[in-house]
Order: sequence, then structure tokens, then C-alpha cells
Amino acid sequence: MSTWADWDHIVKIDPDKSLVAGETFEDVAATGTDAIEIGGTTGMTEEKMARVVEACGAHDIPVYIEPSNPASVVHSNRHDGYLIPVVMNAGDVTWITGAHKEWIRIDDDIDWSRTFTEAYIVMNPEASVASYTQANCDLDADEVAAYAEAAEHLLGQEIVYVEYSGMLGDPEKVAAADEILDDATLFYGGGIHDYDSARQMATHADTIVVGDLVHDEGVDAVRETVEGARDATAATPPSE
Ligand SMILES: CC(C)=CCC/C(C)=C/CC/C(C)=C/CC/C(C)=C/COP(=O)(O)OP(=O)(O)O
Ligand SMILES: O=P(O)(O)OC[C@@H](O)CO
Ligand SMILES: [Mg+2]
Repeated sequence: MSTWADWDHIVKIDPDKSLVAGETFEDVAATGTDAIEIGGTTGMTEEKMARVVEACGAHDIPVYIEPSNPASVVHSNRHDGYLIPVVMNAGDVTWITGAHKEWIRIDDDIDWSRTFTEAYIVMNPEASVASYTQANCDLDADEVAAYAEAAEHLLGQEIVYVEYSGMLGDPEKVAAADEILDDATLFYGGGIHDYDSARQMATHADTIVVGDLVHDEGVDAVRETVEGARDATAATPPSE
């Protein structure tokens, strides 16, 4: 059951960042987003992750954790599972299979029925995740498409994630990934901050991910991006 196939919109909560004063995870769940993904790069610790899992898990919305290292994996039945990144264009193999091998070696509680991967293509050289993974972000559209095709058809990935974290990306590069993919779901995240940017990126990606906005502007702004994602989906003919 690939639940993300139905998702237009995800809110990504960074456990190292706070919500806007007076706002709660219930407010986040009430924005109309399809799922909450809990993940960040810097400052990821198990207790920070656990605290957010507990708070988000209380509401009727899918909650997945996206660990940035083996130490931030939290096993709990308060979330629906794990979305483990594999960074296609990482400069350090740690972020392709190395950290994954270590995690599997030390963690005896992995539930593979609830554990899935996201094939990341990191595109913003200024993002923490780019330096963290030493990603080669200087890719043109046909290279992005080739990584997307490799993820789906060579590595059997169900999710391809074009990651511009912190900046609004090049829609042509997102479109190139969208056009090449057959059944894999295309996530796009990075710089979505209003109805128009949400609608624009959701025209190319199956699912858009909104992160910084929820921490910087709050749930009213996030709700606008849900609208944009929904309207893009409504305007897009169902793929044959
Ligand atoms: C194998 C296990 C359990 C973990 C390793 C998983 C991998 C490969 C992590 C690589 C880094 C990564 C893709 C992390 C996901 C979370 C993410 C992309 C956060 C975005 O962080 P930024 O927006 O760059 O940084 P800020 O926190 O400064 O906003
Ligand atoms: O924080 P933003 O720029 O919205 O990016 C969302 C997500 O792709 C980050 O991993
Ligand atoms: Mg960020």
C-alpha cells in the first residue's frame, strides 16, 4: 500500500526548530496537509525526534520520520513508519549506503514493513544537506532526469525527491524528472512559501514538501500552499 501515491502535500517538521508561538501540531495537522514528515539535518537527536513524534502522533494524520543519521531513528508506534533518504548525488558514499549499513548493523528493531526509502537528488548547494552529504548540485535537467530514471529503474525506488531545501528550484529540472518517471512518486521540496510557488511546483511534482515555512510563517501560510497543491492536482489530467 503506497500511501504517498495519494499525497499532494507534506509538511516537514524539523525537530531542531520550533513552531510559531501559539501554534501546535494539531494546527499543523489541520492545515489539510496529507502527511507530516519529521526530519532535519543539523541538531538531530533521538530525544528531539521522539518529542515531535509524540506530539504529532496524537493527531489523525500520517506521520513518518526521516532520519538524517542512524542516531536519530526513533522506534515508536506513534508514527506510521520511516522514510530513509538515499542521496543519489552524494559526494560521500556514507549517504548512499554507508550510514544505512551501519544503521542495519546496530539496530535490532528495524521493521521493514514500515521502512521505505526516498531517492534524494540534492540541488541547492547552500543547503545544510548539500554540505552534509557533499552533494554535487551542479546538474542540468538531463542529469536530474537520468538520476531519477536510475533511481526508479536501476535501484527500484518508489519515491524520487528533488531537494532544493531553502530555495525555490528550477521548474524545468523538476519537470525533467517528472517526465522520465513511470510509476515512482516525485517529491519536490525547497522554498515553497505561498499559493503560487506551491501550485507551480505541484504542476510538475506529484507531492510537494513544505518545511521552513511552517516554522517561519506558521499554519495560515502553510494552508495557502495546500490550496496551491490541491488546485494543481485538480488542473492536471490523470496520467493515463
Ligand atoms: C541510514 C539512516 C538511518 C540515515 C541516513 C540517511 C541519509 C542518507 C541522510 C542524508 C541527509 C538527508 C537527506 C537528510 C534528510 C533531512 C533533510 C533533507 C533535511 C533538510 O535539511 P536542510 O534544510 O538542508 O538543513 P536545515 O536544517 O539547516 O534547514
Ligand atoms: O524548508 P524548505 O525550503 O521548505 O524545504 C522543504 C524540504 O524539502 C526540506 O528537506
Ligand atoms: Mg531547511
